[in-house]
Amino acid sequence: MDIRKFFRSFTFAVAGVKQAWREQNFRFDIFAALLAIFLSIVTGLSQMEWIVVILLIALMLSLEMINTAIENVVDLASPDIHPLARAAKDIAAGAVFVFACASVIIGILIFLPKWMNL
Ligand SMILES: Nc1ncnc2c1ncn2[C@@H]1O[C@H](COP(=O)(O)OP(=O)(O)OP(=O)(O)O)[C@@H](O)[C@H]1O
Repeated sequence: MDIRKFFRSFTFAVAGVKQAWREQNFRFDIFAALLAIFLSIVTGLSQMEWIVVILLIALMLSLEMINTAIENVVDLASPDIHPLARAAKDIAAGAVFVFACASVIIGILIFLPKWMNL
């Protein structure tokens, strides 16, 4: 295994996360993730619930970054207005929306019963 190549890929990946930080939506997701972690600590979750929360956060952030990557590629490939460019961007945004809705529902299923029992 080429360690130097592996390290270079790692640096590119970190640069990608820094690039995503410039997007307002990504910063909002980070804020929401920190809030979810704070609520998880305060509420007291089981190991399995923590695994679910961490998975949801990681998937949400990853999906947001993929959405941004798709937006950038679409802007590069189609700087002019095009129905396919619109469809690509709207579908990518729709994927983020679907996952965000599912995350909220799962969050409610985890937290609400615990808060009701307080
Ligand atoms: N080249 C294009 N052709 C047709 N419609 C487009 C094009 N670019 C953007 N759109 C439409 O405008 C919407 C917003 O696009 P935009 O690139 O501004 O993304 P955004 O959701 O505002 O993300 P961000 O603010 O992170 O850049 C898209 O979802 C799409 O419907």
